Amino acid sequence: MEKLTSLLPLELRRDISDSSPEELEYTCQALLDFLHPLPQFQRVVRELTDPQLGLCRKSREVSLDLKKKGNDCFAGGDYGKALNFYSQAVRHAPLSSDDMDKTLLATLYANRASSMHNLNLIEECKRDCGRAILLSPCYVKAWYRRGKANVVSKNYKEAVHDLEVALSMESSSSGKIHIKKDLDIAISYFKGTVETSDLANHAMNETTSSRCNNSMPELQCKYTEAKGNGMISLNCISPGTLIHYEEPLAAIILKSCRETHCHVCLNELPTDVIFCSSCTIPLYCSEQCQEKAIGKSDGTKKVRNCQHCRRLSGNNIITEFAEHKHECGGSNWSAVLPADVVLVCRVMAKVIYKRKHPSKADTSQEILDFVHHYSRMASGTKLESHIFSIILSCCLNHYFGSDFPFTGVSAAQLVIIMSQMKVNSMAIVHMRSLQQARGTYSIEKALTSNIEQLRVGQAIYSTGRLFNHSCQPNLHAYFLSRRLLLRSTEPVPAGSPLELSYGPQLGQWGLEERRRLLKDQYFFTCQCSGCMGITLPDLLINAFRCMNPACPGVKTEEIHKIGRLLFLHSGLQIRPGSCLNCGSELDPRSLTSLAEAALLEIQRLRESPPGVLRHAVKALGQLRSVRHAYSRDLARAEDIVAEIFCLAGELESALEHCKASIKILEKLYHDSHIAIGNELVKLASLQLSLGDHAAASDSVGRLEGIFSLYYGPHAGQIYHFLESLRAAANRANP
Ligand SMILES: C[S@@+](CC[C@H](N)C(=O)[O-])C[C@H]1O[C@@H](n2cnc3c(N)ncnc32)[C@H](O)[C@@H]1O
Repeated sequence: MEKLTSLLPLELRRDISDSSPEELEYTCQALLDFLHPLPQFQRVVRELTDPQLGLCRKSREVSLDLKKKGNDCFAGGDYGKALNFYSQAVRHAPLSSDDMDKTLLATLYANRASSMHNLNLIEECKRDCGRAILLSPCYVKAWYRRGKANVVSKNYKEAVHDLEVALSMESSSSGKIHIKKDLDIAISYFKGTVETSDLANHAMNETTSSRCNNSMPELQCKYTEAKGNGMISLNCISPGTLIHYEEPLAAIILKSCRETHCHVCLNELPTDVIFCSSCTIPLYCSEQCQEKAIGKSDGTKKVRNCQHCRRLSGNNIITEFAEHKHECGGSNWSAVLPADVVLVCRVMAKVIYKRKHPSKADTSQEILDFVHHYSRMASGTKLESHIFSIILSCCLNHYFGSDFPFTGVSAAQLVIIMSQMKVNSMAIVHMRSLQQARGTYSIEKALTSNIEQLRVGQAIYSTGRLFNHSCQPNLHAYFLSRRLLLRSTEPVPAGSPLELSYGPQLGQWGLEERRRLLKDQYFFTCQCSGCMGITLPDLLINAFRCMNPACPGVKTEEIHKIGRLLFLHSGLQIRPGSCLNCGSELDPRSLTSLAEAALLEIQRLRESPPGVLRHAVKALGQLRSVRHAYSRDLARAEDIVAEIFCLAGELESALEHCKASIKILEKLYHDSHIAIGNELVKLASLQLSLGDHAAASDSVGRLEGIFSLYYGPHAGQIYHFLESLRAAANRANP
C-alpha cells in the first residue's frame, strides 16, 4: 500500500487530495490508468486474488500432517492437544465431491469427537459425530461414538437409535459383540427412565422479535438543518422501551477476534468449531452460521436425505445472500485487507446481488444514498481510499466479472461507499468480564475486574444508521450476536429526536475531547443539547478546586464557554486561570500536572504488590487537594483505591471509597446511568462480604433496575453474573 502510494506522481496526488465527490470518476480513472500497467501493482493484485498463490487455500497434505500429530497426541493421552491438531486438520481439509475428501473430513470429525468425549465435552462430541455422519452416513465409528455420548448425557432414546444403526452397519462379529453390549445397557436405561428432553433453547432472537413487535413505538425519519436526517418517535416513550431492533445489511468480524469468535454471529466459538468449506479463514460456531456465510452446498442436501439423519435435518435456513461467498476460494484479499475495507466489499457485493435480483426488496439504491463527508476527509484518507478502491475493484471484478467491471466508475462507487461506512457503520460490542468468562459470580472478581466491552465487529444497519448522535443520549444501543437493539433510557415525548451516543458522552468526556473525536471520526461538529448549552458535567469533569483553603470555589476548563454564553454582553471580565468564586489566580498547567501525577501514581499502585495502602491514600489526598470534588479523575481514583483496599483485605475502607466513587458518578451522570450500575456491582459485592445483607440487597435491587433500563429482559443474558449475584443477596437476606 505505502509502496504503491510512493509511486504516484505529485500531480495525481494533488488531484486526489483536492477532489470532490463529483470528480471521483475522473480521479479514480486517472489512478487506475497509472497503476494498471505497473508491475508492482500487477504483483499486488496477483498475490491478493490468485488462489494458487493464496495461503488461505485448503491442502490435503497439510491436513493429513496435522491429523497425524493429532493421532500421536491422542495415543499419548493428551486429548486437549489432540483436539487442537484435529481442529486445524479440519480447517485445512478440502471438501470437494471427491469421496476421499469426505472420508478424510469425516474421520477428522470422529477423531475430534473422541478427544472431546475424553475431555467430557459431550454435547460438542455429539455435534462432531453428527458432522461425520452427514459426510459419511455409513461411518460406524461415528454412530457408535454418538450413541455412547448420548448414554452419558442420558438421552437414552437417541442412544438406542444410534447404537442400533451402528450395530446394523458393523461387519465384523467382534465389533458387533462390542456394540451389542453397549446397546443392551442403553436399552435397559431407556426402559428404566423417563426420557429427558435435551432440546436447547435457541429461541432467544425469536422471542425478542415477537414480544417486541406489539409494543414498539412508531418511528419516523425527519430532516433538520443541523443534523440532517434523524429519527423521531410519533408516540410518547417510557424509559426502558425497546424502540428498534435490526439485523445488519452487512457485517464483518474484527481481525483481533477472528480466532476466538464466530465470523457470522460474532459470539464466542465453542470447542467444536467448524470452518469454511472452501478456504481456511472463517470460523463458525455452527452449520447454521456456516450456511449464512457461504450458502448451501449440494453435498449437504444429498446427505440430509439419509434415512438415519432425522435429528440433523433442522438446519435448513436458506439465506438469499451469502456474505462470504465472493471472498472465498483461497484467495488472500479478504484475509489481508483491513476489516473495514472488506466490509465495503460486502456492501458492494450486496448491491450487485440486489441489482441482479430486482424482484427482491431493493436496498441497493438505498445503500448508495447514505450520507457521507468525502469532501471533509483529510488528503491522506482520500488517497488511501482511492488506492484501496482500485485494489478492491480488481478483487471484485475477479469474482463478479462483467457484473462489476474494472473501471474508474466502479472504483469511484467504492470510494463513496468507503466514506459512507466511515460515518454510518457501527462497532458491534459484546460484554467481556472475567465473571462472564466463567459464567459464575465471585465477589473477589467482581471487585477487581471492570465490566468491559469487547469490540468484535463492524456493521451497517439500514435504519440504525439514521439515529443521530447526542452527548446526552436518550437511547442505549446494544447487540445480541450481531443484532442491533435500541432501548430508551428516559421518557421521550412524542415528536422528540431519538438519539444515541457514537462514543463520547457527557460526564465521560470533556467538551473539547468529545468535539475532537466526533470531528476526527465522523467529520461533524456536534449540535446536541449537551454541546450547545452549559451542563454541570462539563463544568465539573475536569474542574480544579480553588487553592485558597477558605474558598469553596472552582476553576473549570469550560470557562471560555461560560464567558461566551453568559457574560458576553455584560462587560464582566473572566480570566481563564482564576477561581470562579474568589477570583484568585490559579496556574492551570501546574494543577494539571499535579493531578495527572497523582492519578498515575494511583494507577501504578494497583499493579503493585500488597503493602501500598499508605501510598495510595497519600496520592488520593494529593488529587483531592487539586481536583474538584466531583471531577472525573477523582471518581476514577476512588474506584481504583477501593480495589487496592479490597485486594489488601480491608473491605470497610474499600466500601467507603466505592461509595465515594458512586457519589461522584451521580453528579457527573443521572442517577440511573449504566456507569453507576457497574459500580454498584462492586458495592453489592463488598456489602455481601461484610455481611451487610440488607444493604447488599438494596444495591442489587438498584443495579437490577439500571441494567433492566438499559438492557430490558436481556440484562441477564448480557451480564451472566446477575443471577448469581441476586441469588447471593437473596440467600443472605431471607
Ligand atoms: C450515522 S449518520 C446519522 C444520519 C444522518 N444525519 C443522515 O442524514 O443520514 C451520522 C451523520 O449525521 C450527522 N449528525 C449526527 N449527529 C449529529 C449531531 N449531534 N450534530 C450534528 N450532526 C450530526 C453528521 O453529519 C454525521 O456524520
